Amino acid sequence: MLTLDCRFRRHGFELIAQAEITAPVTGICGPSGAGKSTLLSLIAGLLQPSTGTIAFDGEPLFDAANGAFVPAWRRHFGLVFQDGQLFPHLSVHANLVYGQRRLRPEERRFELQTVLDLLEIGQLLDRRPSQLSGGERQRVAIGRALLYSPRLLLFDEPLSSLDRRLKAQILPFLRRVRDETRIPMIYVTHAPEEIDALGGVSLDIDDGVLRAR
Ligand SMILES: Nc1ncnc2c1ncn2[C@@H]1O[C@H](COP(=O)(O)OP(=O)(O)OP(=O)(O)O)[C@@H](O)[C@H]1O
Repeated sequence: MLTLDCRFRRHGFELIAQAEITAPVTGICGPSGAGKSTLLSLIAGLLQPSTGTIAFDGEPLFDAANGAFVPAWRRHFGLVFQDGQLFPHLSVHANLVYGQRRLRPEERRFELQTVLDLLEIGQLLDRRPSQLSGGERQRVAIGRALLYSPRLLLFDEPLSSLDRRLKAQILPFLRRVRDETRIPMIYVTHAPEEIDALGGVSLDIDDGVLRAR
């Protein structure tokens, strides 16, 4: 699925990523500053490696040898961040369909109603993000990513701003997304137990070096 063989340098920090990511859920674990978010940005196409290659299902996303670089918006990957990062001035409904509206009808994999049912957020459509609980906000962020019909879902510490009770509430939704959409997930976290709860395999990153556990 995702083949990484690249390096990235920035202000004295170097990230070295050599991995073949094939599992339905892959966790990226490591301490603060290890390079987890940087790695996710490289996969998403928000940053460009300095050297090497990145490929998805055999399609080159980056190749330093010939200057190939597929920008983030053409990768069709869904991103979910720590605090949801919903558009504060838009309703939940407008947030949800934001990416979907930019797709051609034949590219749309999910109906809005399917995603509302999956994440149990149908009653929130008219609210603004400021009127949602932390857990609701994350479910809307997951829904927005799904409606973009991604080939891959990238999560950057999606539960770390939630307390234990809310984390325990969201994890079953993530399992549902895993089972019902079968979209592969890459999941950055400080908390290996979240990867275990999702039945994922883990890769460790430490001081910029990614390795299998
Ligand atoms: N925009 C930036 N400009 C320069 N250096 C950065 C930038 N963002 C991160 N770094 C540096 O890159 C390195 C890796 O940071 P990164 O955010 O990828 O780590 P992380 O593992 O995600 O950390 P955390 O768990 O704290 O989010 C760190 O040394 C960090 O200081």
